[in-house]
Amino acid sequence: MAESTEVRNLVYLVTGGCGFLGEHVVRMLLQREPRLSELRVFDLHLGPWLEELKTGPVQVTAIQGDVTQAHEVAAAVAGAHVVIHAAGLVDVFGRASPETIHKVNVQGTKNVIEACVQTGTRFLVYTSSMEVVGPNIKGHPFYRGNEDTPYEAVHKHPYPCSKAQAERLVLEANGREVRGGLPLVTCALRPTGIYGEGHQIMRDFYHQGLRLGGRLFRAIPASVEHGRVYVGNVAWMHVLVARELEQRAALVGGQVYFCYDKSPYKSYEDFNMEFLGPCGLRLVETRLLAPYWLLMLLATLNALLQWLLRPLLLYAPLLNPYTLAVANTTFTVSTDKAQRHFGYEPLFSWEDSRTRTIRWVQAMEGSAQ
Ligand SMILES: NC(=O)C1=CN([C@@H]2O[C@H](COP(=O)(O)OP(=O)(O)OC[C@H]3O[C@@H](n4cnc5c(N)ncnc54)[C@H](O)[C@@H]3O)[C@@H](O)[C@H]2O)C=CC1
Ligand SMILES: C[C@H](CCCC(C)(C)O)[C@H]1CC[C@H]2[C@@H]3[C@H](O)CC4=CC(=O)CC[C@]4(C)[C@H]3CC[C@]12C
Repeated sequence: MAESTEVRNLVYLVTGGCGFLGEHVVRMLLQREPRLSELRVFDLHLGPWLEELKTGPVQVTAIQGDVTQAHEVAAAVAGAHVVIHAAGLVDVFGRASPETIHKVNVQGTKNVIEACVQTGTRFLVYTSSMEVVGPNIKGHPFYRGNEDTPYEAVHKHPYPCSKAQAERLVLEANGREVRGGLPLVTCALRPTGIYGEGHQIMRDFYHQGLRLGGRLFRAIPASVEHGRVYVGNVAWMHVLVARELEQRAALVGGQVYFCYDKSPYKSYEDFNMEFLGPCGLRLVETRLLAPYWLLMLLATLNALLQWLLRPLLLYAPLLNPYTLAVANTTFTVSTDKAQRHFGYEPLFSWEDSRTRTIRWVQAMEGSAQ
């Protein structure tokens, strides 16, 4: 909890502060940043839960705004000491157009950087993604790699392309002179697949399992590892690195860090079963029924249907050629860079992360528990 002896004089801004990760960052800052005096929460859609945070010692300012609008961003950034830029359009299902994804993720990030430069904000943390590295379009495995592991990062899909471009902009902006003459200090955090309370895709899988009579069908071989990290630990990394940007500017500025914790290495589906299993679902083995070529055929059919139906309705199922390729390619990280550079240790053990996530699934509406 915050220690009351510290002087509260820092203003933080969290963009995308009402999203899945953003909400955890906001709550973590309130609990773990004792120097915070004002917390600005900027989002296109503000959550009603923000109201309950307004009674504490920190001034919580909710700002409904759009990162693609430079003037709205500049107004929110002015006077902030630190910006955590987590807003983004997370879409690998074809819900938004490539132009919209680019506008929010790339132009939105440009706006945040320029706002820092114009208004004199010196510290910027960007929520990047493992997707800026891979899996690449060739399906090369990235097996327990770190920030220096060589990998051919080649993207075609609008989401990873936009995250990679935005991350580059943030890192290039490190050292730029901001208003007042001091240098901007930036860094990028790259979470793998985040899980935990509020995770929409976990919700979707759970409800799909209930609809199918308590069963989910294995589509991905158990041998394919997919990196996962608990949302509370990702939030904690953001809080910690934001705090250290000033003290360790020379070391941390311009750096990238994978987000990691002690979550086990498993396939995407087996990992989900760590939570969905105790909530009454079981994973049915279907390798003989659904070989990879058949899944790819279904995924391609889904993509075709999406294109054909687009004038009439939005058809955006979880399975498409891109999601199948990501889920079916090993991508896991093993690193201690964040620990070495800014003393990060996961705040939540694997057991805690698992228990918290299971409790959240069990409390869901329509839960079988
Ligand atoms: N969910 C995951 O597994 C991973 C997410 N990330 C990154 O983490 C960040 C947060 O992602 P999530 O919390 O999962 O997604 P989310 O969709 O729950 O949160 C994103 C937030 O950004 C806001 N937003 C979107 N467009 C905006 C705009 N034009 N102006 C202002 N706010 C806008 C949304 O309203 C939402 O509250 C994103 O930048 C994403 O790329 C990175 C790695 C993994
Ligand atoms: C939806 C996928 C799982 C369904 C596969 C099926 C239909 C065969 O069962 C998800 C598998 C991997 C996920 C992505 C991954 O965790 C990396 C990500 C990082 C981000 O920055 C954003 C989200 C995502 C792209 C994530 C999206 C869902 C998966 C593709």
